[in-house]
Amino acid sequence: MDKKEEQPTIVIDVGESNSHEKAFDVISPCLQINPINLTFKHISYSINRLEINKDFFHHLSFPIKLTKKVILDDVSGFIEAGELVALMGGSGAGKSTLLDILSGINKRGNISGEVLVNNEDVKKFKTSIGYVSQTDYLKGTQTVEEALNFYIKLKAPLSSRQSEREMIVKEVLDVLDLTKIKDSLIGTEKRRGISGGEKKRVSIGCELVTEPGIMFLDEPTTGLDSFSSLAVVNALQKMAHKGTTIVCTIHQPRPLIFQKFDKIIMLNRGHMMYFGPPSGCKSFLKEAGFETEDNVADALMDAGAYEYGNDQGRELLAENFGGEKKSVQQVFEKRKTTIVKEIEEINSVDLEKMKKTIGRPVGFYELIKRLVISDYRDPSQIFGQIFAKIFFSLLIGSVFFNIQNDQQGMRDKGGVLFFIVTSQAMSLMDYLIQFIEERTLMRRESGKGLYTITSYYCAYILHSIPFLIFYPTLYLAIAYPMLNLRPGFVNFLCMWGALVLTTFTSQGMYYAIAAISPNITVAQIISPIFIVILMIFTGFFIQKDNIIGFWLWAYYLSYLRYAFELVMLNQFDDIPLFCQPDELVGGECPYTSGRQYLDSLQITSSILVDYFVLAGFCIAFNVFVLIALHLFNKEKR
Ligand SMILES: Nc1ncnc2c1ncn2[C@@H]1O[C@H](COP(=O)(O)OP(=O)(O)OP(=O)(O)O)[C@@H](O)[C@H]1O
Repeated sequence: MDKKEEQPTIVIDVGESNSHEKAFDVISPCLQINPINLTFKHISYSINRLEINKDFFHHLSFPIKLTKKVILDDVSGFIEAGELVALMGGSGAGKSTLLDILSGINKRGNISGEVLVNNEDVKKFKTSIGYVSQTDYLKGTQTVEEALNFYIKLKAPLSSRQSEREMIVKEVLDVLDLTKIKDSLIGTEKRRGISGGEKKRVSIGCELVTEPGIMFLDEPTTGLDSFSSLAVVNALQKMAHKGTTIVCTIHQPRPLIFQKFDKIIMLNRGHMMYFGPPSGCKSFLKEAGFETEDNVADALMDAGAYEYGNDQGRELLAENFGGEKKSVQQVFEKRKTTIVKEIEEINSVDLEKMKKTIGRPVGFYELIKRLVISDYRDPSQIFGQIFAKIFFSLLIGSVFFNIQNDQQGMRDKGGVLFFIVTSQAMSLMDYLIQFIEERTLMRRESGKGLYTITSYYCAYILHSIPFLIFYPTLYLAIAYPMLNLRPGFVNFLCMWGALVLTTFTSQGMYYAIAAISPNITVAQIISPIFIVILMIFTGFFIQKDNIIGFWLWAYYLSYLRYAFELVMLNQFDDIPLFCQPDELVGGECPYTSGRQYLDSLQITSSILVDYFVLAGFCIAFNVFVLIALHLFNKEKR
C-alpha cells in the first residue's frame, strides 16, 4: 500500500481493534501539514542513582550504593498521521518520560530503542516538533494574536508571504476558538489576563501556527475544569482532523473526552499495559478478567493498580471487580508481537520526509519589538527606576547642598561620590529578578528553535540601552548642580560617562549572577554578598596598604573601585582646597590640593585607565553571561 498516493485519506489500523478510515479535513486551505507517522520500538529508560546502603551496618559494606531505576521497560507502539493519542497511566507510570523520549528531548538517563518519524530519527527534528509543556510559557504582555504572530514570524519558512501567515493565524484562532479574545492580553502576575484554559489553547496555537506534522502535549487538561478540558480536547481533535499527529498525556479522562481519542496507550510502572482504540478497552479488560460497567478509563486505571498495587489496594479493588482475576499484563504480552509487526509495516510506507524548520533572521527584530512592547505595557520597572533616581538625587542634593572645597566639603564630596556610584550599582537589583523570569521563557523558546540564545541576549541588552543611559543622566542632571560638583561641561561629561559605564557593568554583573543561579531565591542571596564585597573594596573605607593579603583579590576585582577612582580623579585632581578658620591644624591647612586627598586614599591611577578597566569588566561580565546561558540553560530533563 502506498500511503503517499492515498493522501489525504489515511487508513489507520490499530492492533487487534477494528480498522477505521480517517479523512483529513479538506476545508483547511492554509495549514500545510506534513503527514507524520511515529513509531517507537523497544524503548527502555533507566536512571542511575546513589542510595543509602541499608546493609551498611550488617555487612559493613560501603554506605552508599549505585542503583539502577527502570522507568520505562520495553515499550513499543505506532501512531499514524492525523491520530489523536492519549498516553494514560497512574502517577509515576512514566507518561511524561515517554512523551519526552518520543519528542526527542534530551534525557539525563540511559535510553535504548528507537523512535522514528517518517522513518528518520526523531532527534534530527527536535526543533520542528510541536511540544506543549504542562506549564504555559507565554509572554504575558502580548495579546493572544501577537503571541501567535511571534511564533509564525520566527518559524515560518522564509519563502512564506505575510498574507499566507495572516491566514494561518486566522485559521488557528478559529480552530482553537480564540478569535473572540485575540486582542486580549495573556496576562502577567501583576495584571490578570485570559483564563487558564484559554492560555492552554494559546500555547497549543503557538505550536500549531508553525504547522508541525506532529505535536506532543504534557497533561493539557490538568488544572482545567471539565468544560475547559473538553474545549481543549475538542481543539486537539480538530487539529488531528486537519492532519496533525497528536500525542498527549492525560489523567483519568471522563467518558466524553476518552471517546474522542483514536488510540490509548496505557502505561503502568513503566510497562505498556494497553495499546489500541478506546472502543477496544472493554473487551480487553473482559479478557483479562476485569469485567466492568464503570467508566472504562477508570476501570483501565484500576486494573493497572490492581496488578501493580499493594495488597491493601488489591483487596479494595477486588470488591469492585469480583470474580477470578487474571493479569492485564499477561493478556497484553500476547498482543506485543502484533504491535512490533505493525511497526515494521508502517516503517515500510514511504512518506514524505519530515520538514525541518529553521529560525529566521527576523528573529532579532521580533525579539526587540516584543521587549519594547512589553516595557510599554508593563512600565512599572521603568517608573520605579525613574522614581528612585529622582528620590535619591533630591535626597543627597538636599542633604549635601552646595558643598564647598574646604576640608569638611572635601570629605563630604568623597562620601557623596561613593554613594552615587554604589547606589547606582545597587539600584539595578530588579534587573536580576526580571532576567531570571525571562530566562525560563528564553530557555523554552530557544529550545524550540525560535531563535538562538545569543540573539536573545543581544536583543535583551540592546533594548535596555536607552534606559541604562537615561537613568544615570537623570540622576546627575538633578544631583550634580545641587551638590556644587566641579563645574565645566567636560567634568560633567566625564562623571556621566563613568556612571553610565558603571550602570552597564552592574547590569552585566547582575545578569552573570542570574545566569548561574538556579532560581530567584539563590540569586537574591548571592547578589547582596557580591555588592557588599564590592563596596568594601572601593578604596573609600580601606586603602590597599591596609588590606590583608587574603583579600587583595577583592580589591583588584571590585569594579566599583575603578568607578569610584574615576569619579574621584575627575572631581579632585588639580583642584585647590582651602580651610575654614576652625579647620586649621597648628595654624596650617592639612589638605591644600585635591591631589593630596587622592594620595591619602591611594588613588594613583588615571581616568583613562579606569575607563578601560571598567569597560573590560563590562565586556567580561557579558561574555560570561553568554557562556553560562549556553552551558547551564539548555533544555534537558
Ligand atoms: N530524573 C529522574 N530522577 C529520578 N526519578 C525520575 C527521574 N525522571 C523520572 N523519574 C521517576 O520515574 C517515574 C516516572 O516519572 P514520570 O514523570 O514519567 O511519570 P508520570 O507518569 O508522568 O507521572 P505524573 O502523572 O505524576 O506526572 C517516577 O517514579 C519518577 O519519580
